[in-house]
Amino acid sequence: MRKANYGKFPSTKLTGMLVQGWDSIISMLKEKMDARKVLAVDLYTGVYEEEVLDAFSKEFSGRVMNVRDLMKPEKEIQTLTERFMTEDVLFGYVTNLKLEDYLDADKVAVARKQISEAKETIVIIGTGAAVVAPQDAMVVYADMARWEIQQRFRRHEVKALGIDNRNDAVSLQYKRGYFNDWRVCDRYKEGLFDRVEFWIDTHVAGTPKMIDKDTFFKGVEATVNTPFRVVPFFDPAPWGGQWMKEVCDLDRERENFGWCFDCVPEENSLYFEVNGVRFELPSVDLVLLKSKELLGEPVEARFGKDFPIRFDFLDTMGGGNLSLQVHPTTQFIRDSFGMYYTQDESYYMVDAGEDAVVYLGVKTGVDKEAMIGDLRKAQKGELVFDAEKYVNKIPTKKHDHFLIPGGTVHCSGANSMVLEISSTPNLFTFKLWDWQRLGLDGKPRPINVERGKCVINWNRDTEYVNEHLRNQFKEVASGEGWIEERTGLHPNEFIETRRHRFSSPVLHHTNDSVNVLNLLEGEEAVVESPTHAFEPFVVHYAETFIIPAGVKEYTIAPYGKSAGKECVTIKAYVRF
Ligand SMILES: O=P(O)(O)OC[C@H]1O[C@@H](O)[C@@H](O)[C@@H](O)[C@@H]1O
Repeated sequence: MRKANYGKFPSTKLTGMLVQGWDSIISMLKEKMDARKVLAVDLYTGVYEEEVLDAFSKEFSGRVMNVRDLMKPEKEIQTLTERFMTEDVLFGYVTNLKLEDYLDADKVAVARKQISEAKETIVIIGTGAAVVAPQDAMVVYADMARWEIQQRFRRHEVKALGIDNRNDAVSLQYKRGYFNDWRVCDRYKEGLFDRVEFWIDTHVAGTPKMIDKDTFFKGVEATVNTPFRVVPFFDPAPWGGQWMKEVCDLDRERENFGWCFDCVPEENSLYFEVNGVRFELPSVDLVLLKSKELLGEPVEARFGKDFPIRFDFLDTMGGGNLSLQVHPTTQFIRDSFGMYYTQDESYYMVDAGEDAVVYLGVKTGVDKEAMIGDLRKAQKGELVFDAEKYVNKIPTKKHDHFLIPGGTVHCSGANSMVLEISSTPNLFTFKLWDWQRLGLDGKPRPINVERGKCVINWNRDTEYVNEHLRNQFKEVASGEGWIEERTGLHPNEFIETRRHRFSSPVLHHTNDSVNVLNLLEGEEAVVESPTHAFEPFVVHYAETFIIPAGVKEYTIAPYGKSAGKECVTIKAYVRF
């Protein structure tokens, strides 16, 4: 059996300033404040606020202000955010609120007066601390990746921005984060990058680490000028499988793993390994700070500071079918949820069992009303939906690639290992039928037949699927020891995908777009700069890696155990 070599802890290595533990952090801050009187400890939502408040209260007893106490009453904040939260259990509407909208002007005025009259150091802690503090205050920031926040939601541990919603269902906490709080916090953080003098990592409770501004920016520069990987995260699913346990060397005791997110920069982390110590930060910081260099100018012009390409794994080996589902069209996602681009997808089969299938598109001539009628009845438990009567069930094998533009009914079946190469949104799944199965919480998962009905494209039928959505491979270039094929995506989708089979080095160009790749065959490959602009970067089987647009030229060659053997990569970039 092959030994797993998948790297779970990729990092950017650098030297710089790093201290660990609250005592060392606080004594360093005291020293660096010099004569300044105010310390603002700003927090991303999801940080364990009590831990930070306790740590600073020990040293600055009676002189710590909590920003939560300066916010509007919870009821008012509920009203303020109501139209973005909506009544739906899963979906809200993208907020346009700013952090300042949360603060109570009178309370802030009183606090500022207290601060200006204080004789001793005052410490302001919480999201918005830097707004309350005077301009000459020392600002430090405790950041938090969305993936870790989601873990804390599941344990009902952290409050939302301005309200205590810890007892809410996890999906509601997530909804508030996704549609409101994270957007408010990202916008606010963007304005603080220049002001923050120290960054604190509190991703692991009780073991805080702090780096200074120079080290932070050194890490950011180092990462954006070289191939890099974000920190992958793995999650169980009702349909989850067993493949990743072996290939990615995961906890064998867990029942299954369904998901691996290994390129969703808005949710993943980055590791800076500073003097050998791992410092964690949200990878979205890189997107916010270096959008042009990372995404490429034309991509940034279209998507702003949004990283538009998502790679993730869906493992159903020994598991079940995903829900039969459909994703919204652009107009629908815009009108209903305020998202400006939609969840277009594709499934690349990294591996497939003998009986693997993909459900894709409706059968030609299908009776729409009958299908929707049956889905409605199935939702009420009145019948078992006969998917094969209405939807194409396509046998699949390793290295097939299916294109799934919004509006196409689809799902991967059991015993498949899918690499999803998709646009970034990933929440907007309208489940039509969930095979009489319960979610991980033991409850039926929300079904959205009525929304699905509005977006299903009935022209995506058997012929259409065969002609346009299934294995659209076309050789586009070749050379000594390599072949390049175009594999998609569909013209409605903005992502282009290219597969390379190679036993010798292949020269790639980023062509002004971020490139995202995965090593689909081969134990190891090395990414190098023809001009030695970055250090050789070794990738392993099944790892996803990102090449910033600014890198421009790079080569990929079989390496180590794979030297001289054929390797396969798939590459995605924005088409324009
Ligand atoms: O929604 P379930 O059944 O968990 O399916 C898993 C996932 O399938 C993929 O194709 C994506 O569309 C995801 O957004 C979706 O959530």
